[in-house]
Amino acid sequence: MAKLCLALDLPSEKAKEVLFSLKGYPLVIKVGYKLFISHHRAITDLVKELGFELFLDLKLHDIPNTVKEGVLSARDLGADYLTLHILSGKQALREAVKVKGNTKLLGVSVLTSLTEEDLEDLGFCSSLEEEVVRLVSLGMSEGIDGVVCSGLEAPKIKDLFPHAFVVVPGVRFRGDEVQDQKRVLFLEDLPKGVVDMVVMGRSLLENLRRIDRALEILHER
Ligand SMILES: O=c1ccn([C@@H]2O[C@H](COP(=O)(O)O)[C@@H](O)[C@H]2O)c(=O)[nH]1
Repeated sequence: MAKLCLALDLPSEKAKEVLFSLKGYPLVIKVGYKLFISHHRAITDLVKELGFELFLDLKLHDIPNTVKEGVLSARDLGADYLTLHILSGKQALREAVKVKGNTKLLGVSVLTSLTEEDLEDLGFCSSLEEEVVRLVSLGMSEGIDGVVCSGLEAPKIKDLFPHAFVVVPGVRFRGDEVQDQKRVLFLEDLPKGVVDMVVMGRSLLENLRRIDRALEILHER
């Protein structure tokens, strides 16, 4: 069964309230810019103390030494998962892998908010799927643990890289607003045996009772 990750993109007081209310749920909690930049250890320690797995979504994108130092700091915080951009390049990925310890490194391929047209604007020449495959191939050959891609590319990625831990954000319940996400997977259409972790933020945060429904759907697969 795929894990369910809650993207805790909330102000700190609300985030703490949500964490306490979800104690005991089998969830991975994703801490991103909104909370981490202002509250760092206060929030990551609480996630761990309450027994959740900690996903630090900092999408490191920098020179090799800076990425390495970032990975070391995330490891000190007890991060179970950490994101970094595969576009940081081979050497940065290599340095990150050397020091990752028990932290799973997840390489971001192409953000789920981007389209083919966006990639063209950025000067990429291949198709979006080709770009995702190329980046994932590079990341996996450098020894990262898994990748972040959309649900549209996930079946291909799992097929080509069966050992990759495949993480899919941009997930909604059928009928929900997709907001700024462009390559969206509806949870009800989740393919079997392809995705290792589903990331959902706003669709769950608008009503926490929807977490039960998400877990039920994941159980059925
Ligand atoms: O390609 C990516 C990488 C990361 N994210 C993050 O996932 C959540 C999605 O939130 P929703 O509210 O469910 O849209 C958010 O924290 C992003 O930073 C992503 O969406 N796409």
